[in-house]
Amino acid sequence: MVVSAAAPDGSAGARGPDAERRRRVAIVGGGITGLATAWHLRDDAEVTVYEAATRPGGEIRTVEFADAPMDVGADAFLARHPEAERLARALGLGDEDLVAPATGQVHVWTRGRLRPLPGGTVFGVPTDLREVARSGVLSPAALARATLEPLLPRREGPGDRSVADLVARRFGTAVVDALVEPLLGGVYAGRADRLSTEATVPPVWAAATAHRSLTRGLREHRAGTRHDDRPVFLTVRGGMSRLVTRLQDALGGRVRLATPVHEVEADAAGWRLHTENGPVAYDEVVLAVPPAVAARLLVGVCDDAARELAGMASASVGVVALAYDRDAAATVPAGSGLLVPRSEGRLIKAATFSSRKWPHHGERERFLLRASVGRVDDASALELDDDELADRVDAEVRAATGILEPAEQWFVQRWPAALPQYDVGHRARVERIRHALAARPGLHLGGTALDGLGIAARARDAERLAAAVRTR
Ligand SMILES: CC1=C(CCC(=O)O)c2cc3nc(cc4[nH]c(cc5[nH]c(cc1n2)c(C)c5CCC(=O)O)c(CCC(=O)O)c4C)C(CCC(=O)O)=C3C
Repeated sequence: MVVSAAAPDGSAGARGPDAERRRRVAIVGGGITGLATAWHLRDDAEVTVYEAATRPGGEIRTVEFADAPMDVGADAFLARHPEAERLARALGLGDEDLVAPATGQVHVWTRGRLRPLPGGTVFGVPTDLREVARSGVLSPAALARATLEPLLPRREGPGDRSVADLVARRFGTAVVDALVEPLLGGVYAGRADRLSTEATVPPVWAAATAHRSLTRGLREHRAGTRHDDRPVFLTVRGGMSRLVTRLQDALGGRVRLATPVHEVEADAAGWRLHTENGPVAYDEVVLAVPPAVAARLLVGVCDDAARELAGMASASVGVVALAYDRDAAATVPAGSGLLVPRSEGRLIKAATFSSRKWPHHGERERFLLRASVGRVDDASALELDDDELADRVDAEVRAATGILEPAEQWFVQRWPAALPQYDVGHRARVERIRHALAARPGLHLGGTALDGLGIAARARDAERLAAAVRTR
């Protein structure tokens, strides 16, 4: 269990003189982190969630598309770690609601066609070069270079470095371009030559620091991880927003929508929150907002943390949902989706074959697919209007998969500044932020800025935040 990050001074467990009075807790941000934190605290404190948008859920959104619910935000959560599934089950979702992918085979659209992502990689870093050879994702020359990895001398000095730097030095740049960057492109929409190895691929970092050869180190890591037949991912039948709706229903009037927080201010007794309805006093404040929003609210309250957060870049991305005639889409290969290396110069960076990946979508009348666009250093796709974006995404999807007819329906969802970049030095930055915030007891920071994207990381964060509030 994670200990309270807000009380490293040893004050954890201490109670004020008025411990009997229920503490008033403001949670800024009605995404999954804020809502789940509020839900954990609902019986222990008087909680209020402030959400600027008219709709809760942040980066979770389910829309009606081609006659049924379709996720146009997060479409799955990692089930490898227990927190997200624990939250879903605590909210009453059961085996019939939690659905595992029908297939996990990912393809890479590279060197002219779709090729299976080789098995046995850790976020694209190979542990078995025979599998990489069989997949055809590398040219013979690139493959020959990669096979040298176990023989190379150790050259890692101390200190974090970019994923591209570390992996290219060991395996050659083609492994970065064809395997690692496409996976990181899905998760962060970032650049492998900027993203932190330590923060974005911890097992790779651990292997690099403990072993001479990455191949050997990662093989050991894989041998040590769970290999049962439990699924890596789960989704919610009927859409991920059912998680949000259940949280919102349980919290009732404690969730204030369309209520942006303009300012957080320290006062003698605790904190004051300013909204358009005037100031309200709280004992504890949890910021569960994106880094730029947290930075703005922390100016004047914790300038050091504000400065660090303002220094984080975020990628804007878009998801385009497409519905095809079922027969025309028979050419789509078996598999959950495809990733596109940046070096291919395409608009789409990834696509999920929703009707192949999820059994309940497979039963639908049309074939459903979702593609994603947008990278931290390239927002050109998002400058297109919806019609043109959908047209061009549709054309690329058909070029990759061989679908015979244009999409019959589409839906464009834009996610501005949605994915923070954990660049080189991220862990050290997080330490500096935590250190700065430790001088502001009662002020807690969560959300995607610090320790993980994705619903599983957010659910873990909510548990940590609730524990930090409870034990102060
Ligand atoms: C924002 C986003 C997109 C873009 C939006 C979109 O295009 O929809 C995307 C696309 C995709 N991601 C894909 C595949 C994978 N994503 C992974 C892991 C993760 N992705 C994440 C986020 C995203 N992912 C996150 C937060 C994690 C967990 C990281 C961690 O905390 O560890 C893993 C590793 C699992 C493991 O750990 O083994 C795989 C294999 C595929 C292929 C086909 C498919 O299956 O849909 C596609 C299109």
